[in-house]
Amino acid sequence: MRCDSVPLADATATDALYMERCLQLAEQARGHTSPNPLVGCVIVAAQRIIGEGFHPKAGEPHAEVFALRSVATGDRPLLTDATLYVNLEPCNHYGRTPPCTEAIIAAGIPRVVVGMIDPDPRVAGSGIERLRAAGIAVTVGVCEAACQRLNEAFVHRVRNARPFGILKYAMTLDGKIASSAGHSTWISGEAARAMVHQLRAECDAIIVGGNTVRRDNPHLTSRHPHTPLRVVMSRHLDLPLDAYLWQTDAAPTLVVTTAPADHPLVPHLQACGVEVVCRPVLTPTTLMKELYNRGIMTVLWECGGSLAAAAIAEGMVQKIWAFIAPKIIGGTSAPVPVADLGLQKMSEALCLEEVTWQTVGQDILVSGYLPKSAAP
Ligand SMILES: Nc1nc(O)c(N)c(N[C@@H]2O[C@H](COP(=O)(O)O)[C@@H](O)[C@H]2O)n1
Ligand SMILES: [Zn+2]
Repeated sequence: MRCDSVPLADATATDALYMERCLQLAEQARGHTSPNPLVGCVIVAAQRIIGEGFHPKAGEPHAEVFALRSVATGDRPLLTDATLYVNLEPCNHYGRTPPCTEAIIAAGIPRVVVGMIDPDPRVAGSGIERLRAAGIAVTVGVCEAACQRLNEAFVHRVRNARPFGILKYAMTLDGKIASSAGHSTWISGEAARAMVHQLRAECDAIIVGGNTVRRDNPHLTSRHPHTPLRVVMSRHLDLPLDAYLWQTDAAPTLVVTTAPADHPLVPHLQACGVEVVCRPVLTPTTLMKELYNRGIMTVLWECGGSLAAAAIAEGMVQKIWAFIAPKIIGGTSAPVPVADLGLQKMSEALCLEEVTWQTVGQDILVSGYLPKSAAP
């Protein structure tokens, strides 16, 4: 990860390099920390790294504690002349773990370099204040943009009390996600599919609608060790008895519905190990709230066009991953990735921000962020 840091008056020439190492360390836990952030920490003294660590999982010690623990006994006297680098402000509260500020102060570290302020209201600048009150020199904002980007899902979840939503789809060059007959395997090539499996491993949940289960009968698994929760949003519970989702226990599965709890499919799904939740109202917003309450941080929408349009309209999608395959299927009734958004003029189109594109095998991946103003 490269970070182009804005020059700061109190930063040294090497601060950005060590912050980049923090980002690399933090990245190792991607997909495993929810609802906690990705955090890496490096301790430097005598122009060398004497300790480093990252936060592996919620409930485990924070990155700073792992880094402090990793300092060899022979290097411990160097701590009183060391700089501690961390991409997120050290915490200052008793959560699942004690405050890192106390551990840093107790170690006698004289300087701390922080990538970004923690948006968690339990911290929100108080960690930096506590360190400064203890006489520690604190530099804030080294590689800030890269630090914010690394924890975009954590920041979004804390600020908005809902998970970060990514809409992923694969479409043909003429903008179709299936043929008019509903056939959709495979639009993109193997390289793109491998990338999707990686993306799934980095998310906490994948959402599909009942239509996708009926038409595509997906597995929604990942080739990687971490497999996200598979979530089916089905108002009427008109789902097939023999869908792959309930036949394999490769990943936990949750069905959320407005059907009554005594619907005949409920005991069948439960016998297959599927959790069924019946709610009076079911929209992308209520579902995301439900997932937020379960500690979920990043959600992948792998749904059809109608649900995608509803999720976008309700502000439940922040980022788009669109794979475009160099194929043409045609067909006026062939489904499209996003159904009606009620927009009439091209000037009303949602223009993605920070757009990037890359070739993936024979396909092109275009990704970007929906404008924040698009959310209600
Ligand atoms: N600076 C820092 N380093 C880490 O490694 C972290 N995991 C955090 N997390 C902050 O603390 C909150 C979680 O606290 P518990 O793990 O429950 O004790 C999290 O919301 C962040 O604010 N910070
Ligand atoms: Zn902490």
